[in-house]
Amino acid sequence: MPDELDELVRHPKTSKPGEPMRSHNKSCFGCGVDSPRGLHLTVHAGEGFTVDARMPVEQWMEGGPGVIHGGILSSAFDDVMGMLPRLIGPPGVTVHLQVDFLAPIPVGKTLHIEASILGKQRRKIYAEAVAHLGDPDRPVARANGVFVTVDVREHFADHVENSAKAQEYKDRMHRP
Ligand SMILES: CC(C)(COP(=O)(O)OP(=O)(O)OC[C@H]1O[C@@H](n2cnc3c(N)ncnc32)[C@H](O)[C@@H]1OP(=O)(O)O)[C@@H](O)C(=O)NCCC(=O)NCCS
Ligand SMILES: CCCCCCCCCCCCCCCC(=O)O
Repeated sequence: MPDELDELVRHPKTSKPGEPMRSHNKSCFGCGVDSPRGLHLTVHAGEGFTVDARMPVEQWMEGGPGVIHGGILSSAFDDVMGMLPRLIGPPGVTVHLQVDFLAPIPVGKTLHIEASILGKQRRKIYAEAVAHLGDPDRPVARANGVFVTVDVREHFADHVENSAKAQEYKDRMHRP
């Protein structure tokens, strides 16, 4: 992370501590309520520049026998840290993601993820997260990532047609 960082200011319209964070998109693989095969993460705003999330570790998420697949865990970290930009301004997309796997995560457990903003420089937001199974003193995985804020209309313009919610987005864009 660079030395020279911008001041962090919580956006006045973002979720308040304890309130749910709005999903990236109702069809989002990580947090979308309408995603047919998604992780169904529930994410809440925390104090300061933090969010916390929960995810049931379901049978279909299995990698090694009885434990979560590493790619599913990485996706969960990506999605939860990907909520952080909205605490301070426009949404951001992932440009870098790093995960440390500390202990097996059994199917049937509830995964808890706590994520926080470490710093911001221009459009880059540096984030970290830790996962545990209910005891924050016994982490099972850690991650860090870099997110870059984007103008979503511009960034997704060429792709929104592929969305399951394409019509909804088009209607929203043409609303006065
Ligand atoms: C994010 C994206 C739009 C940025 O492109 P851009 O608008 O042209 O912006 P830049 O390439 O100048 O990057 C912006 C800043 O992020 C930094 N950055 C870009 N990629 C980075 C990476 N992998 N790691 C660290 N920093 C990165 C750049 O160095 C630049 O920093 P600066 O302010 O110090 O100059 C483009 O890289 C992209 O679309 N990536 C794919 C994102 C994605 O699909 N993520 C997965 C789903 S969310
Ligand atoms: C063309 C209009 C688009 C409007 C889109 C609003 C939703 C913005 C969501 C941006 C963040 C996406 C991050 C998803 C998580 C990920 O892939 O890592």
